[in-house]
Amino acid sequence: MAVTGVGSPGGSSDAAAATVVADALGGSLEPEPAAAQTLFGEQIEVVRQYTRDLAQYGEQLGLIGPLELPRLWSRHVINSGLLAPLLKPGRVGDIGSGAGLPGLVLAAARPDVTMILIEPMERRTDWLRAEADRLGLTNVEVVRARAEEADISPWLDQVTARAVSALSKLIPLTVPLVRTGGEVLFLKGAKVQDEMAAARKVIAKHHIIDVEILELGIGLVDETTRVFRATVD
Ligand SMILES: C[S@@+](CC[C@H](N)C(=O)[O-])C[C@H]1O[C@@H](n2cnc3c(N)ncnc32)[C@H](O)[C@@H]1O
Repeated sequence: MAVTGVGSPGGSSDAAAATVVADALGGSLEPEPAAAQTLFGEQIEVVRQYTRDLAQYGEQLGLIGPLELPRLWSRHVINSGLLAPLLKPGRVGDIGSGAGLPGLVLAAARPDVTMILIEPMERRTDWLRAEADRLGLTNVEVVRARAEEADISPWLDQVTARAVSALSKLIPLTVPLVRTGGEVLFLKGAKVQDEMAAARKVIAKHHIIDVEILELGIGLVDETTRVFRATVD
């Protein structure tokens, strides 16, 4: 499906525009949490625009489910943005970006990082390219490929992934794309410890070290998130 006509509402990029979209959506879009301004700082307007676009067109384009609007900010946008402080200037791949979570949110939050969004589905890569253009993000490259088939050069400094697969599958997909000394950063749910236990042999085989689980968002948001972080040896 072409992603045409998903324009911004003419430069009104503040809370008023969000209200217009919320009204058009029957008031179902979650109001922006206070944490958003803290987290995104001077990049907040870009993130607001992305959230509005996703709210308005995401369901129609098959990017988000109908139940996501009341939790779009907290469950998805802020959850993704919590990774931003962990990125280092350089080339960061986001595997299975889908609607742009976390890839587009991170590109908006960190203009000093080049985000390479690796996603196999054409409908989604069309959206990612069009949305990056609309948001004026010049630090985004979109690669239509499965991670295991992606031809990425030079190697990435870091990779991110969210809701793509369990660690035992995700590690073999992603580690080969990362340079020695680079990092993998995976947003994970409450069962990350179980996933880690199941992936013990995979972790050893793929030579990743300094494995840790971080809890992000403490004191900032109600729904904290867990991140699996490791260094490629
Ligand atoms: C459940 S969606 C999650 C999308 C997004 N990361 C999010 O958190 O909303 C999983 C995404 O991973 C993509 N995907 C699945 N297998 C993949 C692979 N081997 N390499 C890259 N992307 C993959 C799918 O096309 C889909 O867009």
